[in-house]
Amino acid sequence: MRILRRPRIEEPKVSESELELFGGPLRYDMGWSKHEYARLDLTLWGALKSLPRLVGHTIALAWRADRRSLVTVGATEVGQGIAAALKLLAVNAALHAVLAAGADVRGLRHALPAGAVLVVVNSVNAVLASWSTSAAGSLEPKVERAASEQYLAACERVEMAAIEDGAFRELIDRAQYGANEARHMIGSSVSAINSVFSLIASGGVLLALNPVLLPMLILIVAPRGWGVMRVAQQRYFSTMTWIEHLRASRVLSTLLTSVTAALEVRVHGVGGFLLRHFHRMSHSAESEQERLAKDKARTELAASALQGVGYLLTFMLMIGLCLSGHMSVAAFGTAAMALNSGSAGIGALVSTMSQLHEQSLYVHDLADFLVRADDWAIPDGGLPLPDRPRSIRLDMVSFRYPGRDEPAVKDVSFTIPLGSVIALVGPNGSGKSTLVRLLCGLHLPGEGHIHWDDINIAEADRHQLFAHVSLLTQSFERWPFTAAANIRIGQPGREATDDELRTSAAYAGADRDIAALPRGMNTLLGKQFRGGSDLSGGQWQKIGLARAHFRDACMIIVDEPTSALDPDAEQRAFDQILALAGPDRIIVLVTHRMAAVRHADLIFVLDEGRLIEQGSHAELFAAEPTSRYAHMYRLQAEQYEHLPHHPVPGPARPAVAEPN
Ligand SMILES: Nc1ncnc2c1ncn2[C@@H]1O[C@H](COP(=O)(O)OP(=O)(O)OP(=O)(O)O)[C@@H](O)[C@H]1O
Repeated sequence: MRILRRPRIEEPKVSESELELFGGPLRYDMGWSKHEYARLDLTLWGALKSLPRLVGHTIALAWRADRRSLVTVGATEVGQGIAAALKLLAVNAALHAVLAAGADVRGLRHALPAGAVLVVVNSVNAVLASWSTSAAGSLEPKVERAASEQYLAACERVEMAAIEDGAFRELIDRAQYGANEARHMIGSSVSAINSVFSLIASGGVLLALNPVLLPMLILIVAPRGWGVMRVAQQRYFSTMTWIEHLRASRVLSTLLTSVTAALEVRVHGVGGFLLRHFHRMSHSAESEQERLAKDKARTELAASALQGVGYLLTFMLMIGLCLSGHMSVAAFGTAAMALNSGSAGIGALVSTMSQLHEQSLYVHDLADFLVRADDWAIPDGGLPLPDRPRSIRLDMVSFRYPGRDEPAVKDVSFTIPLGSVIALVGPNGSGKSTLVRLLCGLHLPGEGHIHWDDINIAEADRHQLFAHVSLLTQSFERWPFTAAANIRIGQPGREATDDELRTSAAYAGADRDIAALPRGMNTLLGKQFRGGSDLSGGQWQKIGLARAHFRDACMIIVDEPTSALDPDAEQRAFDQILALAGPDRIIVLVTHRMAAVRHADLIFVLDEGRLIEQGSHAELFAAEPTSRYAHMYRLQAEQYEHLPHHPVPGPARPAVAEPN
């Protein structure tokens, strides 16, 4: 029987300006709402049926995390179940003795053994309960850790394309809750097992007293089960319907507190703007909470009324059984207790089941993510690459980003000999950074091949390829670690002496900037932490360059490494990069500063993803006036040449009237 139907829940009311703020309609039909379909199966019976599978899944996870604690939890829970049954039997015996004694108070001593058993069983039960709590407490964080490590390791392993894939990103976001929910599933599973045992105990005692009492137990607990499930389902549907709204509110609060947004929040007065939106969105979310609370109150009232009817019918039946001589008065008392604890047990079980089911949806997301991440994983192994390839050769390489019609790189062929400095130039969006990603092995060509000597990198050990590359991109990471760690992270696995780090810092011209920091190399570069400091954009770029130097790889790729540097530092940085060139290195330089390109051995000019020119500076200039490179070079050079003849005009001074 399907007890529950999907409740009617109104979608959040979002104003036009909120839609505009988040780039269009909030995506109610995406992501989290996937769970809605799972929840449609959440009937009382369906949830009970899924209990063994859900608990089994959690047990398997816990078994891998900490067997000893798991066995302890299991044994103590079984012990508590037996204790519950023994308690009811002892109560039954005590009642028999008390009723048999009648007016003879001396007869009450026959109740003493049962009383003693009750005391002992209660004490043992208390010890078992605290033992179980302690073992579950140590098991939960281990399960969370194991699941989190699985999740993070899978994130780290996947292809770049996966990280940029919208659907996969969504899965990453959803799966992050799985580890936490796996932890909670331990507690819920323990509660579920506990409820099942106490239910078996109560059911067993009722069966022994009079089999007809068992269906009455179900009659009493069914309304409560219905109520709990309905409330849970309402809450779940509401969460799923409102999830994007909640996320958007969270984004607003994150922006209001973030370090990077702090400047504009203050100077541009964005704070008040964001606060107003936050207020409006929170306000509409509050009304949904209010609706849920009212619905819950109504449901619980109806469930209690129905449960009362169930109790009434059961007691009438029990009185009838007593009057007809089918049940003793002592059995009546014991049955009343068993019905009470049984109904509490089922109530707890149903509520735990709804929690377990909800938690399992998130854990299922995590499992789903792990499978997908495996499909997207950068493969281990492959052909070994030469430590120092004589050349890197591109043959008709094309690459198109998913979701884009035009390829970012189209039919590009060239050869980079070992020991050379090459430069990639071209207008914005011409494919330079994409080509860099292909050279690093972050993406594999869609068509064509890249060979290191005679090894096709599509068949090579990609991890080995990464190990041969030192990459300094436009958006290199500013790790919130110390200055020393920010350089050392160029080779995270290598122990480095202070001297080595200082050499790299000096190479990049960052030594003086680091020396000026409050704790030198040991200064934490992250304003979000207490005691943290920060650097200017240009100083950060020098740190990035020091990191690339410390990595000491055979192919050094620098993509716009000097955009934030002052002219002196820029000149010096280019000199330093070129100084890294050697017979066993390849330097790939991507920049719009044409003056820096002049000294490259080979210059490759890209336009709309195609290679349109290649050669040395002199060769490309020899092709004037058709050379695109020469045109770009002259255009930039002219800006400087004109300066002395055309001084930058100053602001016009307002006419100031002389005071009389
Ligand atoms: N991650 C991405 N996903 C989808 N398209 C991308 C991505 N990165 C770049 N593109 C597109 O690929 C094309 C080439 O971009 P690329 O970043 O390689 O150019 P670029 O020459 O490095 O540009 P710039 O000089 O502005 O840095 C552009 O049309 C760009 O919009």
